[in-house]
Amino acid sequence: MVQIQKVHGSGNSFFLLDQTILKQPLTQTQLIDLAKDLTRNVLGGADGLLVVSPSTHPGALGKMQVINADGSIASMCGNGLRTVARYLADKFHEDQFLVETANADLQVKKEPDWAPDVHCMSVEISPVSFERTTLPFDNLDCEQLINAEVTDFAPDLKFSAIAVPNPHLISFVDQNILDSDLLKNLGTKLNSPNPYFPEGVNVNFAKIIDERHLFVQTFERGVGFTNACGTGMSATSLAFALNYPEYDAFNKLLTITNPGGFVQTRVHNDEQQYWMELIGNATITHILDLELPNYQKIKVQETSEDAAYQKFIK
Ligand SMILES: N[C@@H](CCC[C@H](N)C(=O)O)C(=O)O
Repeated sequence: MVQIQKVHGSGNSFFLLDQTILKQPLTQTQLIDLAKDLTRNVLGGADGLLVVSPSTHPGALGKMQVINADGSIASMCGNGLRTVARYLADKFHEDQFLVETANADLQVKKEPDWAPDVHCMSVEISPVSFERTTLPFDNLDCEQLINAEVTDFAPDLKFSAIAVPNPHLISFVDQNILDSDLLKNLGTKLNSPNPYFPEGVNVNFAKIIDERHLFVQTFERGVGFTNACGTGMSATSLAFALNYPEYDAFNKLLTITNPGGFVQTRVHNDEQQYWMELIGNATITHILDLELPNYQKIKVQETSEDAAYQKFIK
């Protein structure tokens, strides 16, 4: 029997498996099959599987791999990284360290609890790129898409494309657009075979509530609608700071509400290198005991943390 966790950050839910506790680590094919199976069939499903494995990088307590619900691999996951950071912080009794991710070793830090049983972590979101070849995108007649109209996506809206390093498309919209089917239709179109984003893209619609407060709804690549997307809210915070200079948002604490709760972000611009802090809950909802890879028997124990989180966000 091995123990895995069900976790969430802002209601963006995952199963978390530590490969180091297995006698024999699962192969990549077994991990992808497990991700699809757990996220479809267990405890109401989830948005993905987070796999923790050992890291040989100096200062890194572990390595995180992100597998989306459809089995595709993502280079980063902001909400997921907070839960992996919490897992490693609890396991190694450390408050501040690095976590190896696909493209970078990222700083993570324990933050004061937001409320009793509402544990909180902050994580670094980087590296940032606007380049066509990095995202990648095509057929948009530009090398960087920053606050520009793309009539084939939606007339009258402006879009920015930012990799953090997973790819995001961002548009600032009004409530009528949020209430419409546009995000669903655009997200579906750009995550099916399409001439613009050959590897798909996470699509974020944001509404400005005030100069320090945004609402963000995301249609995620490999998932669909999600309660929250940490990299999406971080990329949107950067787009906000760049596209709305009148709000003077660099280095300021921003609150980003989403359908699952809220997070805080801070956008940094150190020597023309952008990076974001993403601060928010890292909640363990269930502990599962099961046999891998083909679990027959499964024992589930619910924690009190989600009730505490729900009470807090209300
Ligand atoms: N929910 C995540 C992002 C997960 C990966 C994404 N679906 C992708 O394929 O890039 C987050 O919190 O950042």
